[in-house]
Amino acid sequence: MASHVVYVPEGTADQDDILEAHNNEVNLQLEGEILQDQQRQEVIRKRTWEVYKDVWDQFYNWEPGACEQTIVSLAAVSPYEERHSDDEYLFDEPGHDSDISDRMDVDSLSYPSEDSFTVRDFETGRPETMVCSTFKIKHCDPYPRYFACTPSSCNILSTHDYRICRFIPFGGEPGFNELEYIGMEEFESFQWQDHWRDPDEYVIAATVIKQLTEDKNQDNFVERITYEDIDKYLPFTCGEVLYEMSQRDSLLWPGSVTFGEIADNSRPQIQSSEKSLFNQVINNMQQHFCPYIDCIRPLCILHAISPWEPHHPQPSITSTEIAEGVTKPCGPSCFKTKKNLASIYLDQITLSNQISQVVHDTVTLAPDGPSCDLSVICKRPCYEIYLYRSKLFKDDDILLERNRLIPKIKKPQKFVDYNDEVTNFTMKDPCTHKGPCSTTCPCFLANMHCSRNCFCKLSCPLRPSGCTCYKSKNCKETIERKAQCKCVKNNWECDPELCRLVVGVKNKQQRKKYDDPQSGCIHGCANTVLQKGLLPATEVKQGSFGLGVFAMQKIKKFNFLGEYTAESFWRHDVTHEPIWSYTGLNYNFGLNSSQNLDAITVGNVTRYFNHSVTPNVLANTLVVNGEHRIAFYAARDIKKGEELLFNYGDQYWQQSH
Ligand SMILES: C[S@@+](CC[C@H](N)C(=O)[O-])C[C@H]1O[C@@H](n2cnc3c(N)ncnc32)[C@H](O)[C@@H]1O
Repeated sequence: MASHVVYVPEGTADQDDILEAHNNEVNLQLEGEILQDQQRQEVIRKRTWEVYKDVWDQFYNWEPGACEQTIVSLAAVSPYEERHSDDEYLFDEPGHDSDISDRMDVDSLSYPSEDSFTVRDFETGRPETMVCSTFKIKHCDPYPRYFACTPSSCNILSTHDYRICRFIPFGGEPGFNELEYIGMEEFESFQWQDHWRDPDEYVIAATVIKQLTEDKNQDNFVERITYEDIDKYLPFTCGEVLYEMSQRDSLLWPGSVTFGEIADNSRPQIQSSEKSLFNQVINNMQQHFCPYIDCIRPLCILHAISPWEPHHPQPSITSTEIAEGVTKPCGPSCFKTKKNLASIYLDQITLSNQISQVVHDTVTLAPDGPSCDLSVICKRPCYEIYLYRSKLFKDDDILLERNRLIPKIKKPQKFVDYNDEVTNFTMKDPCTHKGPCSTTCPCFLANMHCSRNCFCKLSCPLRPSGCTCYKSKNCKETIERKAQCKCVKNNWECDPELCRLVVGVKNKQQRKKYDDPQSGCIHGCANTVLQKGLLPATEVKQGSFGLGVFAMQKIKKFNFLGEYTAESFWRHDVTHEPIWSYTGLNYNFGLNSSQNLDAITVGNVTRYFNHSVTPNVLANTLVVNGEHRIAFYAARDIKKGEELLFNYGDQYWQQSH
């Protein structure tokens, strides 16, 4: 509420009266506002419970009948139904030799051959015969119990509360001390006692959220029921429901909502002048994906930036520069072939409204995109795209913006996101302010570089300057020069935007010659392997110390072998110690000062690399796009069939044994 300043001349006799009257007025206004808020809250409280009760009733009216129907529809039709009624079987006389093979002639009736079986299509009701192939395999030992791990191509943030025991590994197994496990981990409760929720409850809650946030029948002064309102009055939180819905296929019922529908409501709707459907769809979709460029998973919880506004890119190169970059016309309608392009005015080109909207949307979404490529997306001639782009983004404006003075950062900055600073590293969200980045930027205040995920400009003073290894024209030379590369020295993976190496070899034919997918050396850059994720063939089998990883092909020195992906914990003191001492296996890996990786339940083949003091594998923690990731490389040339081994370090053995 705005405060009022009342000017009362000194020495006025009525000074006290005026002040008192003013205070009364302010108090009255305050009381009015409080009352109005209380009334609003009361309306919301009643409304939320009304809808909750209503949806609950509707769901439980529908459920018994629906379940019954499902069960009936799943029942297989017995081939004997025509010959015998249930009663006939039930009332077989005792001692009567009812030949069971009569009723269960499986081979001749339901199974046309040994290697096939019949399934009934749930939707069409038609039976279908599935043929299965039989493979004879050699004897293989199963994984020990509890050691099947969830495969993952990236780190996953552990969201569970470490004070809650989710399950007891090896529970009931002789030799495993459950009490020690529970005692050492200091759990405060068991998940199955405290936090179990019937999955139907989530379906009901999601429907309630949708109905309430879209409620058209609200009292006028209750503008819109928000997630905060719902959290306050109903026995669930919207965040929890949203998360659960994103993790499972929820039940479809007549009142049901899809995850997409409630997720749409959870994000701020972007106020955009771009009202076209194309733009709206892109905006809505964008908000569900992680803004980290190397991640872009839906509702990512590792990076957990929520909510975030989609990035609206600005042009950074002039149309003249775009033209200079195209050496070969893309076809007869390429702008490069049009000599007198300047005299073709856009207005003379006939575009229907719908098409011009598509061209507009595409050009604004990818302002620096080559016209030749955008023309394929828009299905319009290339010169039209080029002309439209030149008209929309004037070269002079782009140059002006480019030369705009960016605030100088005076304080010498010691960034903590380099590898040798890992002990000080704390993960942070990318800055998302409108910019430009200066001493008030959250990245600067956290002593960290801006990354590509921040969406700031390439000229941002907080972005690291990339390497300039582009002069190195071939793969071999590049790998040899790795030690000289500024990014490599600082344990940064090259940023394709900042490091010129990737575009160093311009000629496509030449690039192909230097590509070596196995070394991750595409277009000459050998320092983007984690981002590219190219792996040699390996297999997991019984090794020298339990399961191990073996090369299935020759691997060259320095080739990328994989990323150590696992569950990521914020606490440094994740122990799982009773499990280590029972199984003798420990998958714990310190990533930096604030994060620990533990591949005990989530990981990939790299979790099976065994230890050796004469390793053929090297591990390196790299900064990729503002976050730490662990990469494995071949320490030397590796022969086909060799086991991959790396040195865990002394600390590992002190910690685990
Ligand atoms: C990251 S796991 C490696 C995969 C493990 N062999 C498996 O079967 O899952 C690390 C564990 O493997 C075992 N291990 C690996 N290298 C070893 C070595 N050189 N000597 C003894 N045990 C080793 C230890 O039990 C260690 O805690």
